[in-house]
Amino acid sequence: MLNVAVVGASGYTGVELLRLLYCHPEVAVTCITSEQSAGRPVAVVFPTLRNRYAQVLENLEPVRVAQKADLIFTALPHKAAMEVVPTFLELGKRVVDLSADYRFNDPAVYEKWYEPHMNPENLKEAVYGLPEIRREKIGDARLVGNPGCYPTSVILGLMPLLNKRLIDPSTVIADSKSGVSGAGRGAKVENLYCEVNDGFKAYGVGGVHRHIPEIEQELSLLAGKPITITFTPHLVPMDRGILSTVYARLTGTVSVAELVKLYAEFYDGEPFVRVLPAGNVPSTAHVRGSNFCDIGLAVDGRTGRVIVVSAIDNLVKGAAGQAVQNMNIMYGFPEAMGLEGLPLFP
Ligand SMILES: NC(=O)C1=CN([C@@H]2O[C@H](COP(=O)(O)OP(=O)(O)OC[C@H]3O[C@@H](n4cnc5c(N)ncnc54)[C@H](OP(=O)(O)O)[C@@H]3O)[C@@H](O)[C@H]2O)C=CC1
Ligand SMILES: CC(=O)N[C@@H](CCC(=O)OP(=O)(O)O)C(=O)O
Repeated sequence: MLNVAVVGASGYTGVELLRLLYCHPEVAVTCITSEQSAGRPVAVVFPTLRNRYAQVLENLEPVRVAQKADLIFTALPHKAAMEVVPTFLELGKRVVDLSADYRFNDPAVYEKWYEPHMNPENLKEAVYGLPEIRREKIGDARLVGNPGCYPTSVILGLMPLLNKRLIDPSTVIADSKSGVSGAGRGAKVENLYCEVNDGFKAYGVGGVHRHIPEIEQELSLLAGKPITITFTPHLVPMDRGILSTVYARLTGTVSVAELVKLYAEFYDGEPFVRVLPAGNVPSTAHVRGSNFCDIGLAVDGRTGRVIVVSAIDNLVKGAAGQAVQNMNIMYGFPEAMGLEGLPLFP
């Protein structure tokens, strides 16, 4: 059995980790932390976990956490993660960090979009945890920077097109919509029911969202040259799910049927990417609660643009599910172990 800790378990991605890990046959969750709910039973904080987790949430004391677990999932806000991850690594533990703290190759990029990086030494060795790109490196990693939710949906949607040089990368526009759990469980006025329930708005407009450099980093590596994209996120009145609609100019003529074939071949053998037949478009409802990324394709012959639509559950493939997938790769477990659950029926 692998002993794991979930640090930040009282947040949305943390409790999603608890939900998934309960069904994982090779894992025992031996330490569960929270800041404000420390001392309270897990089942009281999360009644869905009643009779499944007997533990009490603990304070985050890094040395004690490391004594109890071999692998630590840090589901903390950015900055809070890099305050504790160095201790875990020093004590010989492996880490999957769900925050943005270990996703960037260049600390200067992190500094520009977030703040000065406090732990550039470990950032150097961190592996960007998108299994469809970096499976082999993840297997040997001590520290995995689990991707952001929007980046997961956009990168998976574009990878085959970039790989086959079928688009002009300077023309990429990604228009993404997220459910409210993407903003975390902390109380914020803008996320109250009355503020979000009956509306649908863009935010972070004008090239300022922090996921832009993350998407650009990975797309540039795939394309072999620097890429800048236009990205606009939207907040949708639903609790979970991300739908990204991505546009780019095609470099030649290609039919939808050819694109579907190309994508199906590219993702052949991937346990969690489902390429939809021509004429089908994905829905967040069809991936809800699952680790799937569904991808649908269309071509606008009038403008010469391809339209890729991808759907994920932000808390699963966009966070906790991908983190479990990374753990499976790191420890040589079957990659889909604990993640076989089908989407919830709408
Ligand atoms: N929500 C999503 O869809 C996604 C989130 N992420 C990233 O994953 C991380 C977690 O996100 P999410 O679960 O949504 O966040 P939440 O705000 O829902 O949860 C954060 C957790 O961290 C704990 N925490 C906060 N500050 C501290 C601190 N200083 N010391 C110790 N514990 C602390 C909180 O404890 P308490 O409850 O006591 O405050 C809580 O358990 C973030 O970095 C986020 O950006 C990544 C992909 C998708
Ligand atoms: C709806 C919503 O607010 N979404 C969040 C996504 C943040 C997130 O989870 O991303 P990191 O892991 O990179 O912090 C946002 O736009 O900031």
